[in-house]
Amino acid sequence: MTKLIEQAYELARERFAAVGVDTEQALARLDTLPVSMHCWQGDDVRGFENPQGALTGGIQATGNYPGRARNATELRADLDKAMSLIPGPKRLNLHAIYLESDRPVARDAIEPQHFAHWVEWAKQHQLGLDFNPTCFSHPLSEDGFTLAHRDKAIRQFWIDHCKASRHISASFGKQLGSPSVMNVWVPDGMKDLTVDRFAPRQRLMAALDDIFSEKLDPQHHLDAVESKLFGIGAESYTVGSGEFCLGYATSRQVGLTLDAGHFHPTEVISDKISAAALYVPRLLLHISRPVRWDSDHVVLLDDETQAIAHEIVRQQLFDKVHIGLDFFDASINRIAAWVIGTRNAKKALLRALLEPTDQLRQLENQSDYTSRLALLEEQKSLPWQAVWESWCLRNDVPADARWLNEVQHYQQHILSQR
Ligand SMILES: C[C@H](O)[C@H](O)[C@@H](O)C(=O)CO
Ligand SMILES: [Mn+2]
Repeated sequence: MTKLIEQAYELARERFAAVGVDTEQALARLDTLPVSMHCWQGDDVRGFENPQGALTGGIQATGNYPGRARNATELRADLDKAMSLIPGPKRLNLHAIYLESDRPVARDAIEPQHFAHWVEWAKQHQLGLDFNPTCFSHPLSEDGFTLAHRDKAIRQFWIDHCKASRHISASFGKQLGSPSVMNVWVPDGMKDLTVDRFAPRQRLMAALDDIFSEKLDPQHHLDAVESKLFGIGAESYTVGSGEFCLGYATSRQVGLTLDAGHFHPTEVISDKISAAALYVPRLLLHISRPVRWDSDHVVLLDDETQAIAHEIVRQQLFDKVHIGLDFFDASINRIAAWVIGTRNAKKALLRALLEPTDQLRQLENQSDYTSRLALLEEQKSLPWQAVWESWCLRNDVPADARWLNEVQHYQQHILSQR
């Protein structure tokens, strides 16, 4: 098998060279692009603060596949298995509810020490960590409002939670030598007709200003805000809408998070990247797959995932875009979900890196749209898969679907015992 992959790679290398693409250069670039895997696929967004509590905030993990991680040790073991099947650089994206503590800790009192095991694990695996305050699944978010709450005390609780989260995020960056991107997403919104759409947005703006007022070293910590169109139970009005967050990130020069499931069904984030990149210092992507709604299905190697990768590569946004994932499917093996989605995001990046972009851009600039379309379609069937398999081999991970055997073995011996 190894020999076949090597032979196929040599042929593919020549084939790509013939269209002016250096496969080694493409792989060298791919080696610099970490994908931040989200911890919450492993346990259906429950976390370890109150795993028996309901998932609220208008998001839902549907399904009841056996073997969900029940504690941080299990979750790390599952991540180890998933990461061993995914080539190239990776990061881990943690939510605040994934803290570890012997006794209950209020969200506004969380500290770096509650994430010490995660940092230790990340060091062992040479991973960067990213972070998120958790502004949902909590009694003080039950009426659908957090940072935009009209009750000052409740609002302050969530402000303090986000401030504490920034310190944890910065501690990750400091200890691991790579900035942690902290994404603020709040579920705040209304189920039905909303008379005052302005005041909650004023309150959210002021709350975010307060949260971000302490300057933290960008070598350790970077801020981002995530917009949304609607959530379950917040169908009519979302405070942190697309326009709100784009305006906020632009005016405050913080990162903007674009989640593929957070816009109208015919809108795509691939088309937003080049527009937003003009105005915001950085983008955080939550690559996801909406099916009719923000359903957070596992990422496919589909047109939109490919288009997102093309935008990063064609515009050379490598330093400006942080690539993260956001899906949670509880109806299939959760480790397989991570592996499928992350491998697909990386395959899309590789295919984009193997595109003869300069030639295509030249055709476009010459208004030769016929040749542009012809070449775009022809290059889809160039042997990118041989390059992918060679890269998997170099990274000591299964090149083809045989990774599934390992997941099935793990299910039989580990997950089935839970
Ligand atoms: C759990 C995540 O923070 C959450 O999915 C958020 O990023 C989101 O996309 C909410 O719809
Ligand atoms: Mn998201």
